[in-house]
Amino acid sequence: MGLVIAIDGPAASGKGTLAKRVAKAFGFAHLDTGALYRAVGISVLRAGGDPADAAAAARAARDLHPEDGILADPDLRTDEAAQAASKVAAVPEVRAALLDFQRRFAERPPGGAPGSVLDGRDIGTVVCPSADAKLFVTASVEVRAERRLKELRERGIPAIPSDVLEDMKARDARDSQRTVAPLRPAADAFVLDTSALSADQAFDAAIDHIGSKTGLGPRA
Ligand SMILES: Nc1ncnc2c1ncn2[C@@H]1O[C@H](COP(=O)(O)OP(=O)(O)O)[C@@H](O)[C@H]1O
Ligand SMILES: Nc1ccn([C@@H]2O[C@H](COP(=O)(O)OP(=O)(O)O)[C@@H](O)[C@H]2O)c(=O)n1
Repeated sequence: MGLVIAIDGPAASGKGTLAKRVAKAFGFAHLDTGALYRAVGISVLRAGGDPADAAAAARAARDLHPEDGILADPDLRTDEAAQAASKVAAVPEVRAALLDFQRRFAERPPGGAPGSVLDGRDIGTVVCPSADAKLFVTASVEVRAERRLKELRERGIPAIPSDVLEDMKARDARDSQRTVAPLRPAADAFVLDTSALSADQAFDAAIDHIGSKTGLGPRA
């Protein structure tokens, strides 16, 4: 088992950006676990189903083959996919079906990488509770909605500011209040509030923390 770095946090807090940079700095493999839930949500929608239908969601999760390229599907990035993801993510059978793939990724990172960085909601609490370093990245909901709006516009996806903010609040509530693997920092996580930090500042703080936990330094 290589080194494991867990990065959790609410929507658009910057955990994906951070996870990618941290993985690059250490030569580790990166898994965006949110993409797994988005892929399940999209599969249900494409089959004409309702993401809140537990049986349909569980079936889609069992049939998911993440190696087949679905994680790179641009449709995964839409707000519709995000909402569907947070509905299927509340179904215990869906979480159970996705657990093996995530743990295998951490245990044997692809490409023979010496470690992995997983980002999501429950990496430090459920998927990899013995991760070598845990970060919980957060920011105020207004800052996060602003970031997501900018990102959607840059991708050419039309978005209404008040809708993005409301959708984010709804997803925060669903993710924090579900009974299975709710969004919360692990007891031993380093909480990094990026509301007033640039991506570079957040990266520097993360590297300091990871270094203090693991002795790792970024590759030159
Ligand atoms: N510290 C930061 N300051 C400003 N913008 C950021 C910061 N971190 C990330 N972003 C931007 O915010 C958006 C959401 O970041 P992302 O990493 O996708 O968040 P998450 O994975 O938590 O949903 C992206 O467009 C990203 O470039
Ligand atoms: N480890 C994870 C990752 C995502 N999710 C769910 O999947 C949804 C989409 O996650 P994401 O990380 O792609 O979303 P963003 O933070 O990028 O907006 C979240 O709202 C959660 O409901 C989860 O439950 N557990």
